[in-house]
Amino acid sequence: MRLLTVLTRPLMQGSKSLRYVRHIRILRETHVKGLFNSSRSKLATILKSPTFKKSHALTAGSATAAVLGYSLFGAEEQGISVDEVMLHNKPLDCWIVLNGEVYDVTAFLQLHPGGASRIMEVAGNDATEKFYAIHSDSTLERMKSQLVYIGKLKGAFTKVMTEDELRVQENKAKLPPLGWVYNLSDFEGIARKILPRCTFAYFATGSSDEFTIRENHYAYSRVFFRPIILQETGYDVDTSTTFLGTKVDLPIYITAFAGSKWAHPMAELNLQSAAYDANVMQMIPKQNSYSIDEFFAHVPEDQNHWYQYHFDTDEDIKNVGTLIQRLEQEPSVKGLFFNVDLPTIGNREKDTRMRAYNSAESQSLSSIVTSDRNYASLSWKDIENIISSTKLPVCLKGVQRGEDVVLAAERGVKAVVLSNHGGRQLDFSRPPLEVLAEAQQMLKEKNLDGKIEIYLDGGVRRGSDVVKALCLGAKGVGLGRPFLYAMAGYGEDGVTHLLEILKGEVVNNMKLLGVGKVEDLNESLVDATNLKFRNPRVNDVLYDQGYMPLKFPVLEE
Ligand code: HEM
Ligand SMILES: Cc1cc2nc3c(=O)[nH]c(=O)nc-3n(C[C@H](O)[C@H](O)[C@H](O)COP(=O)(O)O)c2cc1C
Repeated sequence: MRLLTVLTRPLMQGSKSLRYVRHIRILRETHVKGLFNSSRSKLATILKSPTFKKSHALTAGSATAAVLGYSLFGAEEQGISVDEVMLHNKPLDCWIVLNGEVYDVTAFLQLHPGGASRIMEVAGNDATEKFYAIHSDSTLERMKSQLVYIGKLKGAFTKVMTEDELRVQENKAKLPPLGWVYNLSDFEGIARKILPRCTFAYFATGSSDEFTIRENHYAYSRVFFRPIILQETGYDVDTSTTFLGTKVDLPIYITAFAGSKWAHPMAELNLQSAAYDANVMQMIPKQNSYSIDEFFAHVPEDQNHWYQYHFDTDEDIKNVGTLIQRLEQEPSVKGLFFNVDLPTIGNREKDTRMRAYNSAESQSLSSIVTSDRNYASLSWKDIENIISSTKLPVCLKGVQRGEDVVLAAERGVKAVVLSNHGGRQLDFSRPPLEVLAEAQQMLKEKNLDGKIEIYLDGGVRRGSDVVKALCLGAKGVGLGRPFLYAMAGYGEDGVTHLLEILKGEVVNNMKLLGVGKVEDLNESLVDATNLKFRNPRVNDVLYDQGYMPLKFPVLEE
């Protein structure tokens, strides 16, 4: 990745040119091939070793004692055997191998931002493949001080292909051509077949009984259009608009999500490149597969980005100035979006259960699997401090009631995203489309409409959903999972195809509605009388087929 960064940086200085975009693609392809080749020779992981016996496991062992023990036996020189590593597979005694080096991560387990259970999946094992499948190349170097180095691995773990990996390999060989993908749900259907089960469950999961994730989508089916006739709008529908003063060619944006690298090795760079070509806003996630420096080395000056950030700890709140100063140096960054929906993590049962099935040890670790991870305690005062510290527009992601939109507008917040994190946080949070109607009403009552821009995300799968949200007063609409699914199958081409489908649908809907410009979309064009009537549930054929139902535990064999 570093090589790629150095090679492409000079190309990024100039303005948009097809020549350099193509050049970057070639470099990226070369890089991906190299990545796969080196992975094949380097990575060796055994998930279910026949030699593994639970009785071998040490019950406890402090990292210091372990280091001492190994230096006494001279293991540093000779290396640590695979059998030895496999003994340290418990929460209180956990070793993993990364790039042929053995680390004691017992103390780090509870500090891991991705939760202890993720590391327990590879406890006593070679974690290299799983580690680089999600983390940036620089993560290990940055975090090394928090791990205890034990020594070099002697020998290698044997790679055994699981039944799921075989399924994925077979299905990938049968990937349909992009031309067969007509809508966003098609991408989801394909992704389900070609992603490892755990990855798909991580993307698809909502929280608890998943009422919110389903309602996010169904809310759109409770709003119907009221087309206007004989408008002489012509056929040149203009889908461009402005987001916080920045011109974009579509009223949608790619929202922020973790896990892109699980979908595709080029991860967020697929999104960045396709978004640039289509002049669509991309919200860069804090949980980026690339460090800030790595990512922005690929970004042309005339691209448009928002940056999403959540505070893991109170310390992060104190240090936010450093982050802001860094982001202010990037001409593409046009807004900062801070999460206000993460006091703790939602109960993402579908994801947790799927991972538990894939990790023999985690089945007995309920307290660790059901993570009780708390984030920083953020307040309105912190938001006000941030606003006064930067010229960039400060915005909130994860607002869920009209009253809070009013408070945000009164405090100088420039935009809010009405969002329940795609149904991954509090189950029974209301669909953002409902909150939008409420917020608009409350802002009007306080004469604050126009003081703040309202965006929303969650469940948007059709151009008609976008148009409905805009009619009800949203400035723009974010999509998450569809981008993950599109890049899982087809990388950057999938993302581009997705944007083309959405644009086509928005244009088609606007023409049929009798509207030629985004700013002419308004409340009179929809019938939202039933928006709040959540029952009876509609029958949405494509969505219902894509939805991954919740399951009971399977019986032990
Ligand atoms: C010693 C090894 C590890 C270290 C030092 C580490 C470090 C980190 C750090 C710093 C983050 C925050 C995001 C970032 O800056 O990249 C993170 C997030 C994450 N890690 Fe790890 N990690 C390790 C092992 C693993 C393994 C083996 C897995 C999976 C099998 C994993 C899965 C994740 C996930 C899923 C997240 C995202 C969490 C979220 O979405 O909130 N990590 N890790
Ligand atoms: C796999 C996944 C990871 C996500 N990670 C983040 C994140 O790190 N930060 C964040 O603010 N939102 C995150 N989100 C929420 C999205 O930003 C967005 O609110 C949600 O995906 C919208 O719903 P949709 O997927 O139905 O479009 C994540 C969503 C998914 C599906």
